[in-house]
Amino acid sequence: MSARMVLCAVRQHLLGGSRGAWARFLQRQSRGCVYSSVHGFQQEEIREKLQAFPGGSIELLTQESGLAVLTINYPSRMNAFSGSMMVDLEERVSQLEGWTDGKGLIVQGASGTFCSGSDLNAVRALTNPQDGMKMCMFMQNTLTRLLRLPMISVALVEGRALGGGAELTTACDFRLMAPGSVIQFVHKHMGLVPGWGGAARLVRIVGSQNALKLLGGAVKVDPELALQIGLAEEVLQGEGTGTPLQRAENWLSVYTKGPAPVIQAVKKVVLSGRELPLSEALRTEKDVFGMVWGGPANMQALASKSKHR
Ligand SMILES: CCC(=O)SCCNC(=O)CCNC(=O)[C@H](O)C(C)(C)COP(=O)(O)OP(=O)(O)OC[C@H]1O[C@@H](n2cnc3c(N)ncnc32)[C@H](O)[C@@H]1OP(=O)(O)O
Repeated sequence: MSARMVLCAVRQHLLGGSRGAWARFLQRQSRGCVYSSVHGFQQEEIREKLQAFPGGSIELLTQESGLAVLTINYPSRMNAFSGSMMVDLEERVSQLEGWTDGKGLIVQGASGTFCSGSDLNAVRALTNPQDGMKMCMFMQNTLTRLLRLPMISVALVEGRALGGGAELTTACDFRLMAPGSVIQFVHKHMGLVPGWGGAARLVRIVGSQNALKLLGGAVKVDPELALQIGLAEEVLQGEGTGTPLQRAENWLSVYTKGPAPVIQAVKKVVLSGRELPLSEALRTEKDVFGMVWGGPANMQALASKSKHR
């Protein structure tokens, strides 16, 4: 949990009422970071190490519509993750955690390809087990926080999503694939397994049988197979109907139409249902319900006597 989120939660707690419920929810969410000093994880130490491998950037564009676009940007290395990009990503996720107007997020790669995993030049310099573990914990924390953002997220896959790039797609709520694109967990070919949380999330998305096939066979998942096994939600067809990003924005806008507090509440109840034991998920649902009940959108809907024919 970023310092900004802690401050926000504390402030809202002090304001009391249903906002106290929000603070409690945030506190529960703050377990969002999988690793802390209790697990021997020192964020500053690994940040410093990662910064020694610069190159590329992670760009964040937030729009008034409540939609943001996060771009993995290192085209000369097929958008591989340098060390400094891992640090950048953590900072962008912190920014998004504090974005009160956020409703939707699209994660894309620059220049028509998604991401070719970790930068092999950095990986070669960090092959000792201690550094590998630290990088793994850092990326698991960041991608877990990305998935838990209070907004609906989509990975827009063009070109290739390989290794860590494939893992990144699983840290979004949905995956949309452009024709000809591929998601491939190439880890086996590298003598590895996913370490950024990609295996655990993949099992939840496609089931353990399919996950075993994709990881065990390092299968090239094209859009057709991705649709068939539920890895992708849709193939972005339709030349002449805008860029893939515009098509992804159109797709997402169906689910982000409406006031930010309501969309964020939708994400929170689904997230808690997905991640928490049932009784805890039910209590969280009650807390989130308490935040929208009698709120501006609820009062407006009641006043307009809306019908849902
Ligand atoms: C978490 C675990 C992990 O993520 S392990 C990393 C898994 N990823 C990989 O092994 C990807 C290795 N790269 C490839 O297979 C190919 O470069 C792919 C992505 C298929 C692109 O092939 P192709 O279109 O022929 O282009 P190319 O090979 O000439 O690549 C262009 C330049 O980009 C670079 N590049 C690519 N991927 C990475 C990477 N992961 N780390 C560092 N550099 C990468 C290539 O080396 C190449 O650079 P250069 O032009 O030779 O200087």
